[in-house]
Amino acid sequence: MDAKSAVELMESSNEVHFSGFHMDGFEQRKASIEQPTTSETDMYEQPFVIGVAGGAASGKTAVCDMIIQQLHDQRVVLVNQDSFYNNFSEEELTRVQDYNFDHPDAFDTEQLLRVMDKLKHGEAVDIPKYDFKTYKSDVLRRVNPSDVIILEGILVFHDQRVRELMNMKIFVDTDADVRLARRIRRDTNEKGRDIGAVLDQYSKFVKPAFDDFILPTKKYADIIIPRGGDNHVAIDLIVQHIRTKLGQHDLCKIYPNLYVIQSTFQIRGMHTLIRDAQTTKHDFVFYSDRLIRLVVEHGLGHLPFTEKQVLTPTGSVYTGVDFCKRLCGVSVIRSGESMENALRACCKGIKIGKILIHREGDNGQQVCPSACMP
Ligand SMILES: Nc1ncnc2c1ncn2[C@@H]1O[C@H](COP(=O)(O)OP(=O)(O)O)[C@@H](O)[C@H]1O
Ligand SMILES: Nc1ccn([C@@H]2O[C@H](COP(=O)(O)O)[C@@H](O)[C@H]2O)c(=O)n1
Repeated sequence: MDAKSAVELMESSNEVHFSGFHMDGFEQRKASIEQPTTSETDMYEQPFVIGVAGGAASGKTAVCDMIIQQLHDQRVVLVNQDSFYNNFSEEELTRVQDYNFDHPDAFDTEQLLRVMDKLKHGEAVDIPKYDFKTYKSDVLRRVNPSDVIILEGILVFHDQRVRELMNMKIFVDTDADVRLARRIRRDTNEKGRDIGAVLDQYSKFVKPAFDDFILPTKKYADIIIPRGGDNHVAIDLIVQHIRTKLGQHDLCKIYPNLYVIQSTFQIRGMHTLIRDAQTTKHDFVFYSDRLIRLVVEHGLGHLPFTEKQVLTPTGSVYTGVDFCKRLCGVSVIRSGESMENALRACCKGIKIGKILIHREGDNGQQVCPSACMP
C-alpha cells in the first residue's frame, strides 16, 4: 500500500475502529484494507456488538448498566430482546398465563435481525418498548446508530444469525435459587403479579426453558460471568477489552509502530468542526492547532526517557523521568509545516530540519530532491 492509499484509508475511516474475535470478520476488514478503491458506502464503520445472555433475573441488565456506565465516553446503545416479544390478539391476552414467554418462538427474531442490520449499517431505528404489565409494545423509542451495541436477553444466543452479529458474547451465570428469589421480588414488586402466579410460571415454563434453551447457549459465550453485577473484576476486564478493540485502528494492523490516539468526544468535535464547510478560517486554524498539539504531545510520549530523581521544595525525593536530549524535528515541506509551531511550543529550543519529498514517474516512487538538517 502506498502513502496515498494509506491517507485515503485514514480519511475514509473515522477515529474509532473495531475488530472482532471472529476470523471471518477480520478477513473482511483485511480485504477492505487491501482494496482502497472500495466505495465509500462499503466502508461504513461497523459498531462493536456485544451479546449478553443468561437466565431471567440473572443480572443481565445490571451487567449491561455497569458496562454502559464505564463506557460513558463512547456512544453505546442497549437493545433488549424483550422489545421483540410477539404481540397478542385481545383473545390471546385472556389466556396469557398459558403462554411460554421463555420459548424461542415467543420472540419475533426476524424483526430483531432487521433492527440490528439497520443499526449495524449506521441507520437510526425505532424499537418497541415492551410493557410487562400490559403485554404490549405500543410505545416506540428512537435508537441512534452507535459505536457499541449491546444486545441483551435470555435467548440472544439461540439463533445462529443473531450470534453471528456479535463481536463479543457474555453469559451471565447466576445460581438458580438466586434467580428465582430475585424474580419473585421483581415480578411481585414491579410487574404487579402475585407470588402464586410467579411460582406457577417458573415451574411450568421458566425452569424447563432455561434447561432446554438458555443453558445450552452458554457454550457460545466468549466470557462467562459468575455472580453478574457483583463481579466487578470481570466487568472491568470486559470494558478494558472493548476499549482496546474500539481504539484499534485498521492501519495499526499493517504498521506495527503506528499509534492511533484514542478518540474522545472532544477530538470528534474538533474533527467535525474542521471538516464543516461552514467553519470560519479562524476556527479552522484554532481547532487544527489544538489537534496538532495533541498529536505532537502524544508523539513525544513515545520517545525514550531516563529515570531521574529530583528534590522537591519540601525536601522529599521525587522519582520521575528525564526527557530525551538532543531532539531534532524534521518538517516535510508542503505537508508537515503546519505542525512546526506546536513542536516548538512543546520542545523548548528544538531544532527543525526541512525535507522535500515528492512522487516521480508513473510507479509513484518517492524521491527526496532536497533536505536541510540542523
Ligand atoms: N448483584 C445483585 N444483587 C442484588 N440484586 C440484584 C443484583 N443484580 C440484579 N439484582 C436485582 O435482581 C433483579 C433482576 O436483575 P436484572 O439485572 O434485571 O436481571 P436480568 O436482566 O437478567 O433479568 C432486579 O430486580 C435487580 O435489581
Ligand atoms: N409478558 C412477559 C414477558 C416476559 N416475561 C418473563 O421475562 C423474562 C425475561 O426477561 P428478563 O428481563 O428477566 O431477561 C422471561 O423469563 C419471561 O418469563 C414475563 O414474565 N412476562
